Amino acid sequence: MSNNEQDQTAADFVIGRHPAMAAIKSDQQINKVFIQSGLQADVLNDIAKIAKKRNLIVQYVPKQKLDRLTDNANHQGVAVGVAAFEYATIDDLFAVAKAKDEAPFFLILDNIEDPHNLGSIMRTADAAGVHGIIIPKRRAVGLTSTVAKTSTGAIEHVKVARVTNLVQTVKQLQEAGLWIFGTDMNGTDYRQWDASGAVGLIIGNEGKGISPLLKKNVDEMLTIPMIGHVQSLNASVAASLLIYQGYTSRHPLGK
Ligand SMILES: C[S@@+](CC[C@H](N)C(=O)[O-])C[C@H]1O[C@@H](n2cnc3c(N)ncnc32)[C@H](O)[C@@H]1O
Repeated sequence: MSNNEQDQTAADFVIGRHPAMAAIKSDQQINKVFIQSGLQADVLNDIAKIAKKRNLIVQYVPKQKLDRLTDNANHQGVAVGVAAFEYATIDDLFAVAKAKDEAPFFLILDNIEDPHNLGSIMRTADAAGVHGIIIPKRRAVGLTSTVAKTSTGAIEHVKVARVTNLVQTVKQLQEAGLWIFGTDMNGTDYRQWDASGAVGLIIGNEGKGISPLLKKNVDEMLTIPMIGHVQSLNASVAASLLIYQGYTSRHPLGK
């Protein structure tokens, strides 16, 4: 089970056929629809059809997995993963920067899977005045209750937009005037980073880092120097250092 499924508690699921049908027909923000594989029922087929029409992700899973996800509730073969918090749009993120009369400072998270990392990154992002976070719809943790808890309230203040394709989004941001910075072990020393203009900062997946295709589309790579024995920093630790370099260049000492 991936971390984002593990992280969704029973409270994050709408369970049972009628409630599930109502949820997918509503405006509620939905992460994923889980349907028990091999279970024949017209209503389950209808739920899958409607969900697909709405471009929701439908996943067929064994009964044991549904039992586990729902804490053995009477799920009747279906559980709808709902967002614990509402997602924003990219335009919403731009609006936050505009309202503060500041050049946009966005974070782009390339498949962060650990809810504690996402919550902790949100906490730092709020503290340092980041205008919003962009995450992908698939293969990444969403706004779940564990993320909310780890963010210590930052989730109420930092807007998160979920997009289908990060590469496309990065291209759109570049067209809108943002300079996009990736992060790995082979870039410019992050202490030279001037983030005072419109910028997007990409943090990579805990295991794989930033995907090769996304790296190809960045304007510049940044590196936090390391002189010890480990290969890399934890994603949220790296994000904190980088975000605060962004803060420092935007709010020089004494200003
Ligand atoms: C645990 S690291 C991933 C390591 C991965 N094996 C790699 O080769 O990139 C997760 C993310 O944290 C950030 N990161 C960690 N250490 C970093 C460093 N020293 N300099 C810049 N970014 C770093 C990068 O965004 C990276 O994608």
